[in-house]
Amino acid sequence: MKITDIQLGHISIPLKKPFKTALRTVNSVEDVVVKIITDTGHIGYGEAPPTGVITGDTTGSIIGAIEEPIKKHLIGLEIESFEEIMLKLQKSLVKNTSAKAAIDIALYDLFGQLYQAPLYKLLGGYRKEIITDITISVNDPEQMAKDSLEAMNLGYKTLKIKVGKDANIDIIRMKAIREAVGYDIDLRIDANQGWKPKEAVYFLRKMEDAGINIEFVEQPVAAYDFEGLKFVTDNISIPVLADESIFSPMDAAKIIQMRAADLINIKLMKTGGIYNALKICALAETYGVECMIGCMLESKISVTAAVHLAAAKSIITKIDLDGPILCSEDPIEGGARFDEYKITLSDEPGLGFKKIQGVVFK
Ligand SMILES: C[C@H](N)C(=O)N[C@@H](CCC(=O)O)C(=O)O
Ligand SMILES: [Mg+2]
Repeated sequence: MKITDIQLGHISIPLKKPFKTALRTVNSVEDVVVKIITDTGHIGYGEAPPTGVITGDTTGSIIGAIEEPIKKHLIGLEIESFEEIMLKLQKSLVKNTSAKAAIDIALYDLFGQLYQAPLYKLLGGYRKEIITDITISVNDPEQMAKDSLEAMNLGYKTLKIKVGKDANIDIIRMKAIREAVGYDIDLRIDANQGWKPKEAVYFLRKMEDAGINIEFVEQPVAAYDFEGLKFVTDNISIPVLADESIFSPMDAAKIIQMRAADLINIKLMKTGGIYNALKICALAETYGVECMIGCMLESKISVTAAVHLAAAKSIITKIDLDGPILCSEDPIEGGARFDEYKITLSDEPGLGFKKIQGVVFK
């Protein structure tokens, strides 16, 4: 199975509601889609979102990275020589993790098809069904309480609450949400780097004292501020999860060795795909640090790859793969099946895609 061509397309899907975090507001998924074609007629699909505020990647940079260095390094290679392909992909240029992830995902799709097995089984086959949280965008407290109740009524047991815009109001937001949903729902919060270390400790302690009961806090401080992250971890009893601070396996090793966070958020768009995500899983497992798997604003193509990884690995104990659920439509036939919070994999080979509607590949 030899790679003969790599083509690109664009997927555009309006969201059900605007997605709002401390970093940005978005109304639709606007992602680059990758199609890798082989001489056997097999096709692998991947996807990359331009999440510039987190990864630094834009639509233009993703397309440029793939059309120039990546394509040149991969055409003509055999999927059988998987390790060689992965090394060439990762070494074709530095950074550009979203472009690498889209290609890595399409290659793993082909890898599964080559051996006629669903990817999650080839990677470990731990389970075939997982349960995701759903994100509540940062808004005024009344709106967030209403959105949380709506999610609870759809059956979600875990809500990921976006905060980090103004710590004084964040407390009011969290009180309003806890009051609305009661204590049978787990609340995890994501500040998306919005607080300063001392501010984070002050307000998180206030939330603890108010009995809001928070499962964990995600990325309270700036991505680069490992010391600040450690300061928060050392000074509150709520577990701290590192998201934007960890892109590479090296970042993960550093955060773990510093004890700067209690938990790690793996996202394929930060690691550059499954190949490096597996290294983070191995590191985390070695040190007994549980992982969450997350996503950006992604459709079902790349999120299906994340579902396969999560289904394969027991160290991934927390799931934030709500990208496709936030979308108002699903133009992808096949892949993971989303029934609100329940995500199930089929036993189709690779990632199991059948058809991607409305995307023109060139
Ligand atoms: C969509 C997911 N639940 C999420 O919140 N992901 C990110 C932000 C993604 C984005 O801005 O596209 C996160 O910070 O965890
Ligand atoms: Mg996050």
